[in-house]
Amino acid sequence: MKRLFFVVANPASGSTRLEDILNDVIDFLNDKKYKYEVFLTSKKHNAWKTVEKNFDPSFTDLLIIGGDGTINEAINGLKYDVPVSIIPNGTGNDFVKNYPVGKSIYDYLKVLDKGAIHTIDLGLCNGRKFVNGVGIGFDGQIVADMLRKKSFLKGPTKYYYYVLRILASYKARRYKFVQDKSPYEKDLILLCVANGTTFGGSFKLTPDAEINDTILDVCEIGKISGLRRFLNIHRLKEGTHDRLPEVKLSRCKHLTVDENPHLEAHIDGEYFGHPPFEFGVLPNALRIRMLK
Ligand SMILES: Nc1ncnc2c1ncn2[C@@H]1O[C@H](COP(=O)(O)OP(=O)(O)OP(=O)(O)O)[C@@H](O)[C@H]1O
Repeated sequence: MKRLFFVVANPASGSTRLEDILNDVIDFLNDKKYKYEVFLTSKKHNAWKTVEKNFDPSFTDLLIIGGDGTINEAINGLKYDVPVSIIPNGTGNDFVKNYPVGKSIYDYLKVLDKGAIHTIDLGLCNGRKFVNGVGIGFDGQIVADMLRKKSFLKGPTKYYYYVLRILASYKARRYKFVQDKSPYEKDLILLCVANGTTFGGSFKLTPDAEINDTILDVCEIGKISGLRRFLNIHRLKEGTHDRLPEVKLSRCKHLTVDENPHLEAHIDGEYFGHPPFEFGVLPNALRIRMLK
């Protein structure tokens, strides 16, 4: 079958110029005599509608160029079972840390051309699919602050600035949640429900997560003093934070969080408001092309 690529690309994400990537992609697709249509997202949250409206059964492949937010929107708009290739061009690029995608444009082109197709799970939160995860509390607050406060900083520097701003001062809040029928009421700094391992570019909140294990991984961080947060932040990078008594890692198929307007949340790095949330898992819900 002749391949026809639907290319959705976010000109506002990441640090590499989209134009450079697109030139390489288009040259490659032309060389291979593959057909394609390129859709640039024109404003915030536009990838969802772009894919939903324009993707029809004649397309054989979806190629996403952008960060986790673009991937999230595109797969939520996708109504057809086609293999998805991703060229990471975001700030954190957390989702692609879960599978072999390579490091250079040559690898990414190899992936979209002949990459092995693997089936992965998706998470579901209040009806919206996610590839990587939902963070409630501390990391949701960072995304909310980045959205609301003006800053001249960009990329990872901006993210780390907002982490450091509230690292010591962010107060634990009351969470009421039910995890696979067990009810809990706890004071937490954050609750993260994940399909993937890594958040904020390098924090391995759920280090044992696998994107094809049909289960969600959960990280809870409880009350912890400001000083201990600074002393132990390296553990989040190593994924060894479960050695701390304030941290609990677990797994579940279903989780609900009660309403709480004081908790902010993100979904795949995009602002997602406040609980109530209901989480589930969609096993084997998406086909992704990988390096091997
Ligand atoms: N043309 C556009 N102008 C402004 N914002 C856009 C445009 N197209 C998409 N967006 C928005 O850009 C935001 C960031 O996208 P994305 O998550 O892909 O990149 P990132 O934040 O740099 O990467 P990551 O999430 O991996 O750190 C999303 O909220 C998306 O809706």
